[in-house]
Amino acid sequence: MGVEVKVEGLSMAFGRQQVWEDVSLTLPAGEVSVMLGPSGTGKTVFLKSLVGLLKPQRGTVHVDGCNMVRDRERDVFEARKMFGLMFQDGALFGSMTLFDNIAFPLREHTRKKEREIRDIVMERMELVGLVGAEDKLPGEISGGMRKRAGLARALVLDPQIILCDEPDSGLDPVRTALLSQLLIDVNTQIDATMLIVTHNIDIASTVPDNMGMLYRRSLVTFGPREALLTSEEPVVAQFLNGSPHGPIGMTEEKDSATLDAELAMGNGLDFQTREIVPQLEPSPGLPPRAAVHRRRERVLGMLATLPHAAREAILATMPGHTHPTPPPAAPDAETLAMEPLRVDPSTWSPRPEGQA
Ligand SMILES: Nc1ncnc2c1ncn2[C@@H]1O[C@H](COP(=O)(O)OP(=O)(O)OP(=O)(O)O)[C@@H](O)[C@H]1O
Repeated sequence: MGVEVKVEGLSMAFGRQQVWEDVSLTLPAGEVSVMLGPSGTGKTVFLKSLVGLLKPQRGTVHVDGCNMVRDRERDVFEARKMFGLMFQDGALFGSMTLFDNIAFPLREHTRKKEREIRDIVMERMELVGLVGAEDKLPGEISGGMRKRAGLARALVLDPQIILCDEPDSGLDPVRTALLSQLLIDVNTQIDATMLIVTHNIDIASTVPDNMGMLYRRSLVTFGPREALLTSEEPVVAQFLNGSPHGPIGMTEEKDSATLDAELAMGNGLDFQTREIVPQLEPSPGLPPRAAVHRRRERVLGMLATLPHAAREAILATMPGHTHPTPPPAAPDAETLAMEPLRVDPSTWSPRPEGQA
């Protein structure tokens, strides 16, 4: 199973440019999370900080006992072997065949024999649907195939954590949908902790267990997917609706005068509530995702802390749940304990509040 990534109080600046400040979140072990955010808000910088390639000035990133920000480089190098990285452009070597590209981390970081390397590479190529393309050069294949090759390469060292930076960039909608399914299938098969940076609303609404958003130098929110998908936070709602009206502008954030003028002209924040589409299931023939059961228990434990709409959306996905008459507000922990969750108690046993 994947390992948890715990980020606390992380702040990063380049000279006088503050990228983000005081970011705290936990990527739950084995679950899939997505980080959203307008361009330039520091999502790639965040991924690089998790893996210790960039060193934020303040805060910690704990992965299996290692602080990726402050520990000795030798220890960080070792801990980095738990990660598989999939970059925006696939980051393949143009002069190497796909086979050699995917084999590269094994030849670089292990002493495995070529026969063993061949077995691993072919297994990963099969997982991402690239069998038959071993001898192709990256320049001879489509963008979607390059992405899948990048993912196969990220998987060869059996990572416990997979970080994907805009895996959908440059893909058409059909290939984006296929990639979404592939990400869920990979999670099903290796149960790794995954963080996907994307602008793609379809991926955001169908793939992750959890979602967060970076904006204006901070983490606006991070939590169960239902919390973001039902959020009334203007910046989140604007982003999810892909609307030009709202706080996000072409220069990342509009000044407040522009926003006030827009509101005065009637371009209000009248976002439609997005219908929550079900999360993708593993492809036929695969077992259920182990993360789903763990996540449900975890989310039930934090239910009292979530807004009403998010609670309702979460409960609606649970077996045994009968649709309740809406309570006036999110109940406190005591109320929750008395009249718990309207789920079949033989199926779920909620944890005490705050327990992850
Ligand atoms: N090595 C670096 N040195 C100086 N500034 C940097 C460095 N890397 C990133 N930046 C700056 O940090 C900010 C955030 O960049 P980043 O690439 O993380 O944004 P992003 O949210 O991933 O954007 P996009 O969605 O467009 O890919 C940008 O202003 C960028 O210029």
